[in-house]
Amino acid sequence: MALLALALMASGAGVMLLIAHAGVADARAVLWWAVLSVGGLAAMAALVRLGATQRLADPSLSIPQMAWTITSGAVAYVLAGEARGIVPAVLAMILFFGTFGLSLAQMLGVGLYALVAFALAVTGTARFDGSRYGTLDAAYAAMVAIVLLGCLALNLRIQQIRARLQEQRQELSRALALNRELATRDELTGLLNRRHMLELMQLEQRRADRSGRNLVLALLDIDHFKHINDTHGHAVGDRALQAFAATVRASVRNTDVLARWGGEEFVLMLSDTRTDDAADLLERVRCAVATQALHDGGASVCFTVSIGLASYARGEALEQTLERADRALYTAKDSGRDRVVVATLHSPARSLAA
Ligand SMILES: Nc1nc2c(ncn2[C@@H]2O[C@H](COP(=O)(O)OP(=O)(O)OP(=O)(O)O)[C@@H](O)[C@H]2O)c(=O)[nH]1
Repeated sequence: MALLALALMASGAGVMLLIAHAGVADARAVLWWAVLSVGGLAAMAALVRLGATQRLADPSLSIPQMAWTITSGAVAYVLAGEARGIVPAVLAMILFFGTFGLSLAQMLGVGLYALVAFALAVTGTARFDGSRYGTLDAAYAAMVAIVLLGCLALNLRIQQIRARLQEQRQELSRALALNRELATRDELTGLLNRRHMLELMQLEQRRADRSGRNLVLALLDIDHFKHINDTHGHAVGDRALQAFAATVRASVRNTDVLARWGGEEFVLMLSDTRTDDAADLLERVRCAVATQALHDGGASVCFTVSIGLASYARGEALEQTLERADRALYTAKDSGRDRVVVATLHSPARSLAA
């Protein structure tokens, strides 16, 4: 905007110099006017370009530039003599471009200032060249008023478009946030989903490879979940999954990561945890699940969980760790469910009695 206003002002100054050359206006006065008008705007444009206005409330100096332009236009109106009719046209163009950078309140302020400045200019003209306030001056004043009204209407429209754009931007960022949430979370339980968990596990695997710290993966599967669905209905089954997720989350540290692996199966990742400590923790999880009850009308719904856990062996693929945890889980199921089984690297899985 600063450079555009400067270019328009320079063109206006050129026109004024031509008028002076034609002998209609005082050449000396017009020259001074041109230097001050263009110089003032050039100084402001330079300040904006150099970043010297960054800390101001109006860093692009829109208001001072508009005020300067209007003042300069009003003075030009007085100086241009009989050719003053062209001043409102040049001013209209500058005001029109200025409209884009101003708020409605600022535009109203600028408009009011322009009205006062031109009222003074019209009065000044009558004194300066001895002419009386005539019909032509009334027409020029009317043109300035029309231009200002047009700029106000345009500004209003711009504000509406900006508000709509802002709304659309907010809607878009809300949709993106929801998208991100859906891409990483399981909608029912609010836990991480399988895809995101796999990414986190790979990250943790790299950390374990580097640090040599123990990394434990556990598979948790609710026992006879189909029976809950069949007896109490799918909605109670869903509530059971939510309650299970909440119970497990409440039993582990917030640095441990729990994810829904699919259906009624969950994965818990315990980093920097010894296998024995993990087994103790999961035993506590098993007990917490076994003692919780869900209410379905008058009936209470209880369920248990079988857990298989395996420690990551440095250099192996995560799939291998998960496979060992899965085998341990199935040992737990085969041995009567409601128990924790620890997978060992080579020997058969070790079961903790329920
Ligand atoms: N309500 C509900 N049920 C689900 C959801 N996802 C999977 N299920 C059900 O979970 C049940 C899993 O049944 P099975 O794989 O036979 O396992 P189970 O009955 O728990 O038996 P075991 O694992 O052997 O103890 C199926 O009936 C699925 O329909 C879910 O999001 N909501």
